[in-house]
Amino acid sequence: MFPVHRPLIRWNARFDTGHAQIDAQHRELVNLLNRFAADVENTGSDHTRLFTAFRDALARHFKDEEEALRQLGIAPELLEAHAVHHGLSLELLDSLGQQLAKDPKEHSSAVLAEISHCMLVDLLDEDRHCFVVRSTRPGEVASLPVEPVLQVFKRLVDLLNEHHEQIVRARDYYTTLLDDFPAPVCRTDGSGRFDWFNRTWLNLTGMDLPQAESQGWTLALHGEDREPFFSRWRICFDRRAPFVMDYRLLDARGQYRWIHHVGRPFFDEEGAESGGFLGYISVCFDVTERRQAEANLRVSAEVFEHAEEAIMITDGHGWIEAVNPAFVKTTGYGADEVIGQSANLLRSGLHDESFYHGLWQSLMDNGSWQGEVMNRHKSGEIFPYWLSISTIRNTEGEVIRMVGVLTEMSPLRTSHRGLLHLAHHDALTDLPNRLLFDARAQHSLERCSREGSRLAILFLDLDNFKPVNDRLGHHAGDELLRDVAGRLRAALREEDTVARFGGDEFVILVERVGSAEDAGQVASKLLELFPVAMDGNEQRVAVTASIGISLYPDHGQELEALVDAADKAMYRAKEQGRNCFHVYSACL
Ligand SMILES: Nc1nc2c(ncn2[C@@H]2O[C@H](COP(=O)(O)OP(=O)(O)OP(=O)(O)O)[C@@H](O)[C@H]2O)c(=O)[nH]1
Repeated sequence: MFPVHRPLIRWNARFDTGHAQIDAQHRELVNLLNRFAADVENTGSDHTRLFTAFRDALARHFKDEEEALRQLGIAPELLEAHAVHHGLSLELLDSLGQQLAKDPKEHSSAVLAEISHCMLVDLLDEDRHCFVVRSTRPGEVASLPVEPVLQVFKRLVDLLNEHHEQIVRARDYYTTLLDDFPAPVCRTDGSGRFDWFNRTWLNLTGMDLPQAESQGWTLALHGEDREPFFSRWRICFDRRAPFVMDYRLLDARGQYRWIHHVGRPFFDEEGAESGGFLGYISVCFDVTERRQAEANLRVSAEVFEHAEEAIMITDGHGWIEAVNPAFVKTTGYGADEVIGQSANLLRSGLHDESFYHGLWQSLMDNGSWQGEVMNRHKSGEIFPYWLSISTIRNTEGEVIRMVGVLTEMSPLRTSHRGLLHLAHHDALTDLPNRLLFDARAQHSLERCSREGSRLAILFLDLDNFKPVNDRLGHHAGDELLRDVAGRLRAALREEDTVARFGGDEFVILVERVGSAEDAGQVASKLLELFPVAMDGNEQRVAVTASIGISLYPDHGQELEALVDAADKAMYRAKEQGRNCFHVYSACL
């Protein structure tokens, strides 16, 4: 490569024709050529502009030169030949100019070579011949500037060699790149004949190039996939359309692999519009594992959907991500109610923290846990289940999923379930009894403590219930208690718990209470359910209720303290004349 500051053609006195105008124009043309050469050399961005300047100056020069020659009295046929030569030179330059405009970098060296040749041979030499040789005396020979011309040609040859080397290097680079490309790649020619396969493709199939070439490789196609492959290939090939095909291909070990084959047509520089179709280049992806995984997934999805066992999938922290229809049936919760919730939602409150700690420890140590567990149905009822939990870990060993399978207990267990229900419910009203109330309330208190929210406990005692028994009989009293239970249950939200503690005492757990006023509003609503009247033995007795309210965390942290506070407040309501509510305060 020659240095940038050195002009491609240095003006030489021997270039002089002795014609002032012609020499001035030659100098300008040499100067423009040198600037163009420097821009090419420096991979500048001014190729097109400098080339156009050269071409325009040359056209002007040709015109002036023809006029000068005419004045010199040159023979008309020689003048004509000169003009034709000029025209051809300009035509050549215009076609070079078009190539340059398309891709200046690609064509600049070739253009430079052409116009250098034109400059040195057609202009400097030819013109000198016209103006100098014609004016020399017989026997005097004008000498050509051989040395500078040779130097320029040497530089041009170096330049061309260097470009050739770059092209060879680029070809080797892309061939290696495609050969070692991690996916199988193949190519067809314009007739659709497969004429090249990269090394990865050959390694996959165990074929060599001659075996694979043409349609030889299709012998490795699975019998069932051959016809669909060819018909699709024909359709796409006829339309010169891109194709995507999936088929099984016999690999080097004699096993079929699922191939996802993606191909694109490619065209010459003129492009698709001018019909310059050259063939297809295509890449194959081995998707065997993915297809197997998808098939396994479909089986798993079927099992998940149709299993009789309730299945729950959580993330690594126990947040529910998916449940199956059996889960919905077993627990009473709809999928949309539990997805995104903690699996703790199912806790009955009957197991202490050490039970869950042991479960968690086993999951972390052994990857699984199984055992009997008491879970709470959406209705609030508690049922025994056999629970199996397995963990799924990622490649780093982190638990990313947990799969819990809940199996309802055997018939023996089912009768146990009945007993369990009895143990947790009041036989007269079927409301939760104190045991179940305590379990739920404990659960709610833990949640409130976590969330920093509030709950209220309403202690409701009927006023003047004793006369009902006394006047109408115990049976009527029972009936009234059941009636009150039903009314209370219907008036409250499903998430609230109404329990009967015994006698005419009902205790209500009101979840998510914002303030004492909110709790007061609930109490007022309940008081509106009264008086509940009973008729019997030609007598009519009506009862009202008194309600005491305590709030977590305002009036206590522990359940016992809160129930006690609500009880005290209820007595204050009785003292205040009954049929009203009172909110606990420390002075009680
Ligand atoms: N029918 C019926 N009565 C019950 C039951 N359990 C308790 N009792 C009666 O309920 C009454 C409750 O007594 P109190 O609360 O002191 O009577 P009260 O008339 O409501 O008095 P105040 O609460 O002061 O208004 C007693 O007479 C109990 O015998 C039951 O299961 N069925």
